[in-house]
Amino acid sequence: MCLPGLNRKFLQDTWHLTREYWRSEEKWRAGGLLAVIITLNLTYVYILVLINTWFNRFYNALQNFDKEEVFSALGEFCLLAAFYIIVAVYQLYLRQMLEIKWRQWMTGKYLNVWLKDQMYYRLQLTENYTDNPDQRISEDLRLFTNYTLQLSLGLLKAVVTLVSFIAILWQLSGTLVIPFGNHQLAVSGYMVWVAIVYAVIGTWLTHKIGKPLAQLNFDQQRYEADFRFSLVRLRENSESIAFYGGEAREERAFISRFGKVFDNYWQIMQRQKHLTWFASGYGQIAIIFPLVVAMPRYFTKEIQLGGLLQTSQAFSKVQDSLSFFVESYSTLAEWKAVVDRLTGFVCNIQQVSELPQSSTIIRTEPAPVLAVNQLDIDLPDGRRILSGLNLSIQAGESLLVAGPSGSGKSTLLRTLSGLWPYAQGSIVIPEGHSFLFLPQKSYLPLGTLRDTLLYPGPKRSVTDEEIMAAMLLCKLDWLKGQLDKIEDWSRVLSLGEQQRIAFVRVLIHQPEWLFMDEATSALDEPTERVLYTLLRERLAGTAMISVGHRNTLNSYHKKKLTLDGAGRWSLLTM
Ligand SMILES: Nc1ncnc2c1ncn2[C@@H]1O[C@H](COP(=O)(O)OP(=O)(O)OP(=O)(O)O)[C@@H](O)[C@H]1O
Repeated sequence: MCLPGLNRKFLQDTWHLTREYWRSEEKWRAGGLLAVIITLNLTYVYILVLINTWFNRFYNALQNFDKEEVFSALGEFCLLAAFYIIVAVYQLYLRQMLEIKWRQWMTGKYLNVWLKDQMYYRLQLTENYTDNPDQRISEDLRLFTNYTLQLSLGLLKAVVTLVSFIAILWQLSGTLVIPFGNHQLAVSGYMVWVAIVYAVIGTWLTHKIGKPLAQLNFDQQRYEADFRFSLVRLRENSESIAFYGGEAREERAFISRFGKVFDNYWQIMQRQKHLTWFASGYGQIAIIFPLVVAMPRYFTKEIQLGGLLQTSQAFSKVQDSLSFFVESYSTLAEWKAVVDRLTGFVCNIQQVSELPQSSTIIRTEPAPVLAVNQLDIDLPDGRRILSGLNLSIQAGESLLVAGPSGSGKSTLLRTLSGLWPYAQGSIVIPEGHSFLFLPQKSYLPLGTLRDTLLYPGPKRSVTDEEIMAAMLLCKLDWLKGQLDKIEDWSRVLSLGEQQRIAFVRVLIHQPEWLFMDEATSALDEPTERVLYTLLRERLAGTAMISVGHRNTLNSYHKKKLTLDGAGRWSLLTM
């Protein structure tokens, strides 16, 4: 029987994902906790062994009508049961504690790597980028820590139980003598062999019948996630869909996706039915089978009633622990999938961090000038969109970047900000100066309006009066009573209002260098004029680099850089 994915590569990948935590600053605490959990696991098995021995004592006493012994055995059972309960509770409780601490550590580390050096942005620039990094961090890390502990501790418990109860069963079995023609065949520990054969046949049949379930359950999760995701997309794009009247098309898509959920579940049901037929039959036989097998020794009075019941219990424990692998079959398959996904994510991050960093061509100098020399910008597929750009902008100057759609205007801003890795040349920026980049669609985080206006957080303390004054200047004063209101502001505010929020941020942050990527595209021309005039009046020393299509922007800038998208460019002083 080949268990899912238990090959060398999988074990190596699992070890790579695991070792960091166990070598981290938390290693002593985690190691101590793990040692306690393992001790509790072993104690648990030991209590099972004691309970098994107790069966012998108790039923023998019953058979011999030994009242005193029966009551003494009952007292012993109460004690064993009390220990059993305590160990059962704490072994789970402490395992969950270790699991959440491990997950907390891994989540912190993955979040850090994902956010560092704009990895979350750069990840999507590679060709085979990891899908849903958010799911890797939220879901897969949870499953990874859970499965790793559950399966490794489960394996330990199964092995220790197996060894302990095989020893007990071996002792209880004695030697069975089978007449064989004129000879006699003496089989030592025959119950052990019977238990192994019984468990192997059972697990093999379970495996045969249940094998497709692992894949079916895996697919079910994927189909459920696809269905849920399509519903979320409708919620997120409700307005566009309503304008297009796309309900019928959306409904067809939902029904088709749910069809996959239904069909797959139907197959799971059929398979589960076969498995339940077998498992219930097998379970019922397991109650009586060990008794039947041990009965010859009972009738020859080699063992008493207690020995018979102890044998039956030991038999079922041996069989349970042998079934561990098959019962964990689908969990192992899911564990493998989780390890594969996380390893893919880690490799992807590694790949991206090896990409040339645009920030390596950026250096700082004390002069208040932004100087671009021989800058080439490419697309990820190697196509060149800008060739040999030379440019110099003094503090307080203004530059408009124009050109047809797709000619690389935004990509130039990305390169200047250090986000775009496919560039060569040199960019010198003034040392110690503050920079602010405004994208076309402002990001509005979830939270209060005040948090949104101050995003990503002010470098100095800002009073409400200051915020309200900036709101008034940007024609957002009607919102001033809602500074403490928590909302999904990107859903509530119009695109133009969201762009004006970005200008409030500019007035509050007062950057020395301001880069705007079509930051007024959703505004009417008079409002655009108000905002640019405001910038010129209030931030006279700020250099402004704007990207835009509108001719109205010409009058607010001194220089104009035009890109043609084929690599050529021209610079005009207006
Ligand atoms: N992440 C990316 N991966 C691959 N190609 C990209 C990526 N981002 C941008 N591009 C490509 O780079 C080219 C330039 O895009 P860019 O956004 O800079 O154009 P633009 O001049 O700002 O366009 P617009 O005026 O329409 O906003 C386009 O052909 C675009 O498809």
